[in-house]
Amino acid sequence: MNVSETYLPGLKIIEPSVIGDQRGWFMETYSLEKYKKAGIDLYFQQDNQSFSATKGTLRGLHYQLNPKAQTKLVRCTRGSIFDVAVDIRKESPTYGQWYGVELSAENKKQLLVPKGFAHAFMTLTIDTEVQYKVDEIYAPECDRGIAWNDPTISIEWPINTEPVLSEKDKIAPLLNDAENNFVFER
Ligand SMILES: Cc1cn([C@H]2C[C@H](O)[C@@H](COP(=O)(O)OP(=O)(O)O[C@H]3O[C@H](C)C(=O)[C@H](O)[C@H]3O)O2)c(=O)[nH]c1=O
Repeated sequence: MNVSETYLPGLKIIEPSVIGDQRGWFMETYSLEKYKKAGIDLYFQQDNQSFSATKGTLRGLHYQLNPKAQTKLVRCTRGSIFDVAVDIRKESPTYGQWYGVELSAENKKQLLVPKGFAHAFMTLTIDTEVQYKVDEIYAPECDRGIAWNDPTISIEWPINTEPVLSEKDKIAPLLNDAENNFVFER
């Protein structure tokens, strides 16, 4: 397993070890002990999975407010996505900065999105499935969004056509206007 840092503190890329043989391959997609040894000491409480039929579907930017802020361990198990995290920790030197990476069933990469980040992905294929672990359960009352096309964040999405969005994501506020902007209390 390989864990690498990104230019946003705490945001990591995990590449599990893949064991191939004449039948195909096997990999451990998560291990409490091995991830703890790699510095990822978390207790995940919920597994999520979403399916998006159309290429160019965009889910997010989403986050949960404290006390239900979530760390997410994201992977794509069918097709491919452009996965994005935005640092929304007000005191962070990288506040408002974004990072994007392609996660796919083929590259098997995982993105660890810490508390204090907003998260979104755009599908790059049809029939895309995303699976992710969260360390806090879903709390609708703490669920918040930021506009996917916020000009102050200026994410360079890989598909320029209008994305397929949920009604909620169509009306998400800008980072500067987001009610209760996430304040990450240590
Ligand atoms: C997140 C969540 C949602 N739901 C229900 C609420 C709605 O009735 C339905 C769809 O929810 P939503 O439109 O928020 O789903 P996505 O647009 O895929 O949002 C998710 O994808 C982006 C990329 C994220 O980072 C978040 O983890 C998450 O918000 O599932 C649940 O029952 N439990 C949950 O944990």
